Order: sequence, then C-alpha cells, then structure tokens
Amino acid sequence: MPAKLYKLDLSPPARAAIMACEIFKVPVEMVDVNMLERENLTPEFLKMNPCHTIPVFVDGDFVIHDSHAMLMYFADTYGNNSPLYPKDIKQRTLINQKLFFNDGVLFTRLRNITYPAFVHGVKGATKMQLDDLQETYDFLEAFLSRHKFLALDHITIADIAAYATVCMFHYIVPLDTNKYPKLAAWLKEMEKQPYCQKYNAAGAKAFGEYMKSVTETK
Ligand SMILES: N[C@@H](CCC(=O)N[C@@H](CS)C(=O)NCC(=O)O)C(=O)O
Repeated sequence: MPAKLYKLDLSPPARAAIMACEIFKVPVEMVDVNMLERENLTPEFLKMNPCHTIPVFVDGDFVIHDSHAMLMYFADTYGNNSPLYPKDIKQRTLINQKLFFNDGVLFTRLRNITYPAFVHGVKGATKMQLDDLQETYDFLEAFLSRHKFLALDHITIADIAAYATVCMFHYIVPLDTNKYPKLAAWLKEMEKQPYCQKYNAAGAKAFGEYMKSVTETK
C-alpha cells in the first residue's frame, strides 16, 4: 500500500508537508480531510493521530503526526543530501531551531487566533493576539538580517515550514515593508518558488481571506 498524506490545503503545516513531498519526490497518495465535517475526529483518524491534527503521514505502521518531523524525515529519506537539509550538524541545528520556532512561536500565535474561529465558531482576535502576531515580524526581520534565509544563506526546510505559516499574516496584520524590508524581500523570494506557487498560493489565499473575515479587534 502506498504511503498516505492526510491533508487540507487551507492548513499551513499541511501545505508545508505537501511542498516537501513535491520537492523530495516522496511517493505518497494525498488524502483530503474535511475538518469542517469533523473528519479529523472520527475513531479511525484518532487512531492514527490522537491529537486530531493534520497533516498526518502514514506508511504502514509508521505514522508521523507533525509537519516539521515530516520535513526532516522526507529530506533525510528522499533528499539525497539536499542543501535544503544539510548533514552538517551545526547547519542542521540552526535549521531545526527555526523549525521549532515555526511550530512554537509562528504557528502557535496564528493558531491562537484561528483555532477558536475555525473549530468553535468563536470569532474575533484580541489586541494582544494581534500584537503577538505583529511581534513575529520583529523576530523575523532580526533573523533575516543575520542570514539571507531563516536559518542559513540559502533556502532550507525551515523556510518552507515558516513561509507556509507567515505568508497569511498580512491578511490580519499589515506588513510595513519600510520597517521590515528583509522580511518583505524573503516573502517575495519564497512566493516565487515554483512549489510555493503550485501548492501554497491558493490555500494560503483562501485561508488568509477566511482569517480576515473572522478577525476583528475586541
Ligand atoms: N505541530 C503540528 C500542528 C498541526 C495543526 O495544528 N494542524 C491544524 C490545522 S492547521 C489542525 O489540524 N487543527 C485541528 C485540531 O487541532 O483539531 C504540525 O506541524 O503538523
């Protein structure tokens, strides 16, 4: 049986996993999970991933339920020494650090706003939540002043994970390109990548517009 990636195009971590499948030519069948219909809460799904999140990668009895772990696994298994995830231990550590930054800071701050709306129908964002998102622009500008990309001077899997998340922030927190020129340039550069155009752009736009529609300052 071929491996399967359970995904939803609206989801940033799912889009990161889909892009990585394309980049590393992972032999995988894509399976859509309709979260609005709560397909992620069925007993079958919860057996795969008790955390009821997508994406989930399933290859026989081998299951990965975190997109960052997927990106690392895909790069190591199918990447053929790709510069997207070099073997050098210090470079890897810098990349891992930014993968954790994406999960723990960028995605978490976004999720704090979108999860209540998407899952519980609770609309609106507090000023603090929006300020938290705005603050990530400061973090990113500082990181991108050290290196051309988030972890190193070339694109790595950390950029792919973070871009899938950050590319939608401007829908609810406008980006001042004069104040954040490095971040603006990084967003433009990532947007140009063929895998971002093909597998990220449409889902990001749809979810960005959704975010805008459910967000208002309280
Ligand atoms: N750390 C996880 C986060 C995955 C995640 O939270 N996905 C969201 C969609 S963007 C989800 O499935 N939420 C549904 C839920 O939490 O019930 C990853 O990177 O894969």
